[in-house]
Amino acid sequence: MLKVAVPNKGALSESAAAMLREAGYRGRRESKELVVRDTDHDVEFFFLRPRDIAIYVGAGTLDVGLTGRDLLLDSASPAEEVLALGFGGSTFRYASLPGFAADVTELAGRRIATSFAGLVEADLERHGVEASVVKLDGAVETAVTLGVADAIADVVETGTSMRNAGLEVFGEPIMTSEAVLIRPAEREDSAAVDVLVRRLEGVLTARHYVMMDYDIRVELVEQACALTPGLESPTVSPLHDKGYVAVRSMVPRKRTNQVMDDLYDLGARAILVTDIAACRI
Ligand SMILES: Nc1ncnc2c1ncn2[C@@H]1O[C@H](COP(=O)(O)OP(=O)(O)OP(=O)(O)O)[C@@H](O)[C@H]1O
Ligand SMILES: O=P(O)(O)OC[C@H]1O[C@H](OP(=O)(O)OP(=O)(O)O)[C@H](O)[C@@H]1O
Ligand SMILES: [Mg+2]
Repeated sequence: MLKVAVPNKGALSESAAAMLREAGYRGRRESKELVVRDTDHDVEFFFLRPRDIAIYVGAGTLDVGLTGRDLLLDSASPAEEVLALGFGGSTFRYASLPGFAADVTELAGRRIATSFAGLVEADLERHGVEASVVKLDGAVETAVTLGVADAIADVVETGTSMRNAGLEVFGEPIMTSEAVLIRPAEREDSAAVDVLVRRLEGVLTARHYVMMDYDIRVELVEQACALTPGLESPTVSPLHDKGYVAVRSMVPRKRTNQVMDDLYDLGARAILVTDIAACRI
């Protein structure tokens, strides 16, 4: 049975559960369930703290896990990224009171509070900066106001937590993170892992693309196909009226309205857009 680690709470847990549900797997019936067996698919889901997931997967006791890229790197566990999952996007950044510093080199001899000590220590070493790292569990933004640190390094999504604490980010982002599927380093994937990866890729594709159909005059079909090239090539079907063809193509969801406007200007009509419920590419 394939053993999969899933965040039990925190910023990634709801989106991770939603993605697995969309991929056809059984979810938790209530939030206190720690293990869910999906016997139909021969998969067992272990609901764990997001920070611990890379440890279990790196140790090889679980086959794969969903966690944050930042947590994976912070743990230094022997696990590696298989697939980026397109949610839980954030950057990891230094911040302090306005005007305190312009970049990491100015942190020499200072105290930096964080709950990602591994990431921060590696970044300081990369820049040849000697500073002390104050390890905290969370709500790190308050550390400067309370005087336990001169600066912090933390997850930034909207920037609201930083702003509320009166802090400003400085320097280049230490890293860019999102939720990722991980597996033990240097382990050959099994057929069961391949199926899970294909299912998750199917969810990503279904989320990122829409299906677009339209009718266009035969002499304009090449120009229309250039606007809607699809993943491989659009489907072009004859219509009863020989002067027209019907075209069907996948279009990036974000570009839907722009592509419809461009097609309309070109002369396409009966332009229809539908959601893709599921797919295997
Ligand atoms: N506001 C956010 N937006 C996007 N991703 C976030 C956000 N906060 C945290 N994350 C990501 O979620 C992952 C785990 O963080 P999370 O805050 O859920 O764990 P935690 O701090 O251990 O748990 P908790 O905050 O519930 O105590 C990390 O990969 C982090 O980048
Ligand atoms: O830029 P923002 O949109 O404000 O999001 C970033 C904040 O979200 C997370 O906090 P969380 O709620 O997980 O609390 P924690 O710091 O105690 O983990 C993270 O640690 C930041 O504090
Ligand atoms: Mg948190």
